[in-house]
Amino acid sequence: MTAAPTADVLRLEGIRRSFQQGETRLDVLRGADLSIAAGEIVALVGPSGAGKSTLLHIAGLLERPDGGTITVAGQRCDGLGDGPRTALRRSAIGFVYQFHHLLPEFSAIENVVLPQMIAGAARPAARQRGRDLLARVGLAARLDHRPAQLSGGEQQRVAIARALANAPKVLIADEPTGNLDHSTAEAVFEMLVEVVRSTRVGALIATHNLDLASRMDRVVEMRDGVLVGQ
Ligand SMILES: Nc1ncnc2c1ncn2[C@@H]1O[C@H](COP(=O)(O)OP(=O)(O)OP(=O)(O)O)[C@@H](O)[C@H]1O
Repeated sequence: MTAAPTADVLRLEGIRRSFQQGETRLDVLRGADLSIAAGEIVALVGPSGAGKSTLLHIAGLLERPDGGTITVAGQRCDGLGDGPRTALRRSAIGFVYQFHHLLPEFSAIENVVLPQMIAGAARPAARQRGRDLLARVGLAARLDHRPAQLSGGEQQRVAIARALANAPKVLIADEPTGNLDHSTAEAVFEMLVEVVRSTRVGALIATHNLDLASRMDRVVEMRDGVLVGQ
């Protein structure tokens, strides 16, 4: 697995985030810095409650930090209003979660077509891209199956294809194989690496699986609110 990183697709600098819990203030992120290049896969590890999901939400433009700067695909995000932020999130960032969150009434391909149509794509082009992406994740023969007709690993493959539907620059994943048995997790992980490499997306993947983490390009650990080991 050799990456040939070029420009950074994601840059976080001095990210701070606190939560008020009753009388106490919890300083979860205390100045977290991270850069990810195109085609690079970075593992985010750390104990439960360390702030990994909080960081992913901020990096994915789902939440705003209390301080610090975020640059996605070369665009500074901290000064953006809600509308442009949402537009940038939809076009530049893909998400994969531990549970697939596919729409149960829609087929595999429709789950991949829908985000493209929301982003303004024409239906034939979206269908073609959906077919290509599902073939890439090994599901060319499962296009018209609904999520309930697919195995857990196949559902997660559709979720990965959906995350890449709008050709994002950044892929954010929170325990993407956490709900799968060992051999299925291995297969899905290998496929994820493959599509990250071939699409040149930069990936930030939170995981408790240290074996998988060690096979990514870099491991960063959330410790006392900052990222270490870059
Ligand atoms: N909206 C919120 N309001 C109050 N506290 C919060 C909120 N979101 C997160 N926290 C707290 O911030 C800390 C970090 O939570 P976070 O979910 O980011 O950790 P994590 O590293 O992802 O944990 P896990 O590995 O268990 O998923 C926790 O103590 C959590 O209770």
